[in-house]
Amino acid sequence: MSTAQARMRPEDLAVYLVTDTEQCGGPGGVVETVRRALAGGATLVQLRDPHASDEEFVRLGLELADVLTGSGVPLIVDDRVHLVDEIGADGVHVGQSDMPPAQARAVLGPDAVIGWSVTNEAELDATLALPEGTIDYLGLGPMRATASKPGHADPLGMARLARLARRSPWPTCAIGGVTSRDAAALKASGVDGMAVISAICGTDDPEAATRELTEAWARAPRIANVLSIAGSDPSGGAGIQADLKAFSANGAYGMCVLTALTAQNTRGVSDVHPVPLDFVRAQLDDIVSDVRVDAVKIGMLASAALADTVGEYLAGPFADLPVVLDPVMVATSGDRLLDADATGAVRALMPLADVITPNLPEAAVLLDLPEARTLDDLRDQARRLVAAGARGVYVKGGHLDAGATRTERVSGAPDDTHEGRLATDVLILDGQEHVLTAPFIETRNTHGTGCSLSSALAALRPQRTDWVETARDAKAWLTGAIAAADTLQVGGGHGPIHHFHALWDR
Ligand SMILES: Nc1ncnc2c1ncn2[C@@H]1O[C@H](COP(=O)(O)OP(=O)(O)OP(=O)(O)O)[C@@H](O)[C@H]1O
Ligand SMILES: Cc1ncc(CO)c(N)n1
Ligand SMILES: [Mg+2]
Repeated sequence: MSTAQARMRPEDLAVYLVTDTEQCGGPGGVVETVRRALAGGATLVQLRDPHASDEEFVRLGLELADVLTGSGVPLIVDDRVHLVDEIGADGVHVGQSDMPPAQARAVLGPDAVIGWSVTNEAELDATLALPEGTIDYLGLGPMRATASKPGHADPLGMARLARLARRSPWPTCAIGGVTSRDAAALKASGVDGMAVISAICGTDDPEAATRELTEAWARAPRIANVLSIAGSDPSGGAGIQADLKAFSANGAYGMCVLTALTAQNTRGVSDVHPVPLDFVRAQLDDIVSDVRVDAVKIGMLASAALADTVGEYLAGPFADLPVVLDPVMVATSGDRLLDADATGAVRALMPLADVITPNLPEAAVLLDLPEARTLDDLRDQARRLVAAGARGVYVKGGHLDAGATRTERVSGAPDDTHEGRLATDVLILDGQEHVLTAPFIETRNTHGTGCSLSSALAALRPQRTDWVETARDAKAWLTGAIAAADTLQVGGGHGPIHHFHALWDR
């Protein structure tokens, strides 16, 4: 169907109010809520009341149709295909256990809007096999577990939601526990809008709540602009080259400000040429004066003076952005990338970042302690870094050989379990510890794993609802990139990982 004759425009799904009679305090409350949501900019309204009789449903539907007349906002009814015409609604939303969409189309004819709920890949596959023109939009969910659908466990999360949206030829909206704080992640995931119940019906001021949703949606970028402030690796596996690849592989637009040139390859670093401070400033100022930045990753800082300079920007123009600080000190090859007297300056940046991502040697240097040898050491050092002022800490256990050989649930493993050595990282956020594991991959090609992980974190954060989900998805991606590293043939030392493992079809 061409867009010209589309029955549902993607922009109409932006802020989709689904009513809940109980939460609105009765039918009168529903009508008033819809009136005020309309004033707040709601773009679509669905009457949902699974408990009402048909008579009550029609009465309420007619009132809502009256409220919406002339507003340009369509009215959809939940489930009750047989009442669409009587109410004068624009269409119906059916779920997997309601009337099948093809039957609804046969009943309603070619002009009605039909929305259809899809909760997983298999349901989307089945939907794609429907005759063309059967349905008009998809409701994808649940994004998270909610009270209105208690039986509906297994929330989708952003990564699976994004995959469904990408595969859908129809406009899509996300549903299930959606709030205005999710707007940015949802818009970046590729859905066309947010369907909400509690976020409007469960509030004292539905107009303000709706306005908050519409403004958050309008403000949110479709594609995040992510900035790396880091050094160059001419062999392409680490530094800004890795960062730009990791940004691109994880769906963000990448930018970079160079702090240092290195002469290095997969065998080692032969020279470092720091960029003059004024020129680092010039690069940063040109970004800040022109481009909206949605997240920042910091890598090699080379010197104390450079760290101080970057700190000014973190405290200034980047103060409200997600910031990942990779406290780069030593390359995989063992060569120094940070002056010996600059540790204090990097420490001083810790409170300005949301998450710092030291490897074991870096955590030890930051804490002035011996290097962690066990998982318990690692957890202890992560806690100490928080005590030392870091807001969030992600300690990478890639260098940890704790002989952790056991069966465990693992993010990124095909069957979600794994027997054998694990690559274990520890994340501490808001006082909560999360242990992230993935299968340990036997390969020499791990040059730039740390750069790539911190960049994936920065790229994914604007596309996810919190840091924990971000970290899980970044680690899963990184594990795939390490697993595919041996398909590249770059250099005779520690070769790079395969950033585009999921995109290049071989
Ligand atoms: N062989 C491996 N198999 C699976 N995961 C690994 C492997 N090596 C490292 N990792 C993971 O990669 C991430 C980066 O860890 P690592 O400790 O290697 O960082 P790094 O030393 O900063 O890397 P670099 O400085 O080379 O960029 C962590 O999530 C770690 O668990
Ligand atoms: C430029 C640069 N930054 C970071 C690393 C860390 O591996 C590296 N090897 N080179
Ligand atoms: Mg590193």
